[in-house]
Amino acid sequence: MEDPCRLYLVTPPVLPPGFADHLAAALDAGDVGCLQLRLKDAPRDAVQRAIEALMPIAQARDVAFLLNDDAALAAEMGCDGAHLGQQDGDHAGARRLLKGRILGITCHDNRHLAMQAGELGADYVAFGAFFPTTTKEATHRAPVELLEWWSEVFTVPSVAIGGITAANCGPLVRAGADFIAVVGAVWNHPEGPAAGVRAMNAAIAEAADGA
Ligand SMILES: Cc1ncc(COP(=O)(O)OP(=O)(O)O)c(N)n1
Ligand SMILES: Cc1nc(C(=O)O)sc1CCOP(=O)(O)O
Ligand SMILES: [Mg+2]
Repeated sequence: MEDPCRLYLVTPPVLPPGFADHLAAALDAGDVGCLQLRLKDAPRDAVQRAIEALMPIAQARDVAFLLNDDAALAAEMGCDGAHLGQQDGDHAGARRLLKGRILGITCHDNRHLAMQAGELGADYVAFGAFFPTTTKEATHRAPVELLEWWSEVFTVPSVAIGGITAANCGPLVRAGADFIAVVGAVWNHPEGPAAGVRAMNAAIAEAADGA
């Protein structure tokens, strides 16, 4: 049997007060495979403090803790890995630095970038944005067929990201995404992040049942 599709949680770009408690509640609400700390534009010491505060919360719950953008800091701080975009430095160097840890690489909507990432030993390839998102200015739009093609041809796991909610994730799960990555669907859920995790888990499970 194939591994089930799982939720991949990305932090808000700026952490609100009391975020550690919200994170614990979210992770206690259901299944989360991975947490990515994504603090855009925060100074290095603020990112270090956030890692120290949040990584134990994730790791205590067996949730892999990845750092966005900075493979060297991820290795130095003992994170479980890093997520790098196409502009985030030397991927091959990062692969060496993160030996035994997780390396994920953004591939937008591009088959060639994904095959390159797979060849250099990425642990997952990320495709997106699948839907309009207000979390960041996404300049690429990925089609669902990309996930189908990738999962039929390659064994490296895929992550789908960008504007994904409980209401629209079904086709991505059925197309073979291994992880569904979200920011807003959890952190902006009207009933709070725990409800957001529950809603995403239920939608992923329902789609997987119908796959
Ligand atoms: C899981 C996941 N996929 C894609 C991205 C985007 O990475 P990148 O293109 O480097 O953009 P920023 O996140 O750095 O703005 C991601 N972070 N996580
Ligand atoms: C961080 C990120 N990367 C994207 C990409 O397309 O590579 S879209 C995105 C934002 C995801 O946030 P939300 O779930 O709120 O849409
Ligand atoms: Mg980046």
